Amino acid sequence: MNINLSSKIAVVALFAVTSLSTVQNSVKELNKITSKNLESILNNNKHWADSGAVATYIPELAKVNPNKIAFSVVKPNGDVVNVGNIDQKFTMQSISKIVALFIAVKQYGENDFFKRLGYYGTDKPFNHFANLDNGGKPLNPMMNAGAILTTAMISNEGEDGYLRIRDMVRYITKNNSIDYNHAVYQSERETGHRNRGMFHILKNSELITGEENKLDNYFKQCSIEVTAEDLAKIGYFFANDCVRFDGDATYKNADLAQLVESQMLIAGMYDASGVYARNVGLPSKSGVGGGIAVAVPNKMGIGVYSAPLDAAGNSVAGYHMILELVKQYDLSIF
Ligand SMILES: NC(=O)CC[C@H](N)C(=O)O
Repeated sequence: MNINLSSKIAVVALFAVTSLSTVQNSVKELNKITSKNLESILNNNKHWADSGAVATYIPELAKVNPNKIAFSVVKPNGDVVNVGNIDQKFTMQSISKIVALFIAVKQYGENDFFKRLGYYGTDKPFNHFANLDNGGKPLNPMMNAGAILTTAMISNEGEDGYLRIRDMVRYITKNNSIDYNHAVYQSERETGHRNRGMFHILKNSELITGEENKLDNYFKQCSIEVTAEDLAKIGYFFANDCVRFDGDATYKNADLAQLVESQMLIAGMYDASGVYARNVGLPSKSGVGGGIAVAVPNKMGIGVYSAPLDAAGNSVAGYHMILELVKQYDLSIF
């Protein structure tokens, strides 16, 4: 071997070893996160809740306590660290859409699923009709239109589509008490005229067939109650090739995890997704209940809760807690 080539190989090998050990170091660092670390981040950022407003367009959501706040991580080794109002339950809302997407793509395959909707990012709010008029496909499965279609695609009779989503959330969180909040569901069902409008436009363009029980499944999935810890476990699942926090690999699927993470990155925070990707740089999904689930690829999951929202419908204090953790541990994927 000539000297030039062997020195090139040495440089490449050194680079590979260095980047591997950087990853191992950061995993070691993350495994050392304690409740003290999270508590100081929570205390530094809880005041941000004052600058947001709880969602009121679903009347039942207007009743939640704006001062409850929780912060949870599932570390690379699967251990959970929780601080704040860790027992506080809230509704998943749009965070349920990533679980529905996972189920639908498993059922249809990616190509067939995306024949009916797009991979697009958005400059539009979550409940925008976008290009639905004139028979256009929903922009992506993260905004309401695409999510309503996704759930309709995995629904047949009665509440079967909702039950599939609930059971998957139960599996990922290993929490069999997970159920939906009936009062929030009724409230969404009674006031969800925009969502009902989207459902019927999608029927008109023959992207959806069947009855309104399929839309009810969407309202039910949005009303599933979780804690910040449950969200951290969902983040962990998609961050780690769909392997559960306790190592159970029943659903292991790196490709599907990548697909879900890519949708979270480009549309999970709606029209704020671009600026969020710039600042946080992690696949994340918010819900108007005040939760955000974050996947730190190949590492860990983060779950936050604080009900007051910014203009895009994302938890304000939740965002700031995530941002401080990301900066402290250099977690952005970029
Ligand atoms: N962004 C959200 O969390 C929206 C979900 C809510 N259930 C709706 O359909 O309007």
